[in-house]
Amino acid sequence: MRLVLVGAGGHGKAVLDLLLAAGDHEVVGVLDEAPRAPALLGVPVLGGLDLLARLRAEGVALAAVAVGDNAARARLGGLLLAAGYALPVLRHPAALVSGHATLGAGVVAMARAVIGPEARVGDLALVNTGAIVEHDCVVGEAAHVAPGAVLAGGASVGARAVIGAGAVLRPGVAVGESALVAAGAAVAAPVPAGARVGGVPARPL
Ligand SMILES: CC(=O)SCCNC(=O)CCNC(=O)[C@H](O)C(C)(C)COP(=O)(O)OP(=O)(O)OC[C@H]1O[C@@H](n2cnc3c(N)ncnc32)[C@H](O)[C@@H]1OP(=O)(O)O
Repeated sequence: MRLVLVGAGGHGKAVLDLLLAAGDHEVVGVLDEAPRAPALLGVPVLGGLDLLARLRAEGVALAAVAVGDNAARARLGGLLLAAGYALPVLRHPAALVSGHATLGAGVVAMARAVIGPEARVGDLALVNTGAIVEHDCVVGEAAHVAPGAVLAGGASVGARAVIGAGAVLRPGVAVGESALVAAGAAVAAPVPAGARVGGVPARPL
């Protein structure tokens, strides 16, 4: 089915690469309010979000939000749903997703991401390259598990939280909404909503 991609930055490039590798959708173009180039990986950058209504009227029914900032991704996802688009789950062909995991609308699982059985990943969450979301984990809406991060079994990540690259959450530990775990941290204790922690073991930054 035809799909429009929103976001022509670095994350847009990564999501477009996933779409081209998967081959499940025909990408009609990329939208961006401040495009840096006329095309992304050979796909035309058509213009800004004002084109959403026209594309929908032309029968484009699917959209993907490819913006790395969690709050912006959540906002844009709402805007796309309101404009009548559906947000498919996007799985790189080299992602390993359990048939017993639950993925919300617009979830992106990049190459080498692993999502285990009975894990639940909320709408618009991003499980980035090589990240591991083990069995029974919960990843909140529009959260980001960055490249190489590991969520051990039963850990949870609140909505819009960021788990930085290479960080590790111990089994069952909870990270609150909009919290930030720095790259390379080892999280051994719960992280309150909105907190910023880093280091081994992770402490407030
Ligand atoms: C495909 C992709 O690339 S997806 C991108 C994924 N993104 C990430 O994983 C990035 C996660 N971000 C980080 O880890 C960042 O370093 C942050 C958010 C923790 C800090 O960034 P900033 O707010 O810019 O802070 P800044 O770099 O100025 O550092 C502030 C202090 O924190 C320390 N600090 C920075 N990063 C870390 C870290 N990962 N672990 C421990 N301490 C850190 C710095 O050494 C500095 O300490 P000092 O004040 O004693 O000198």
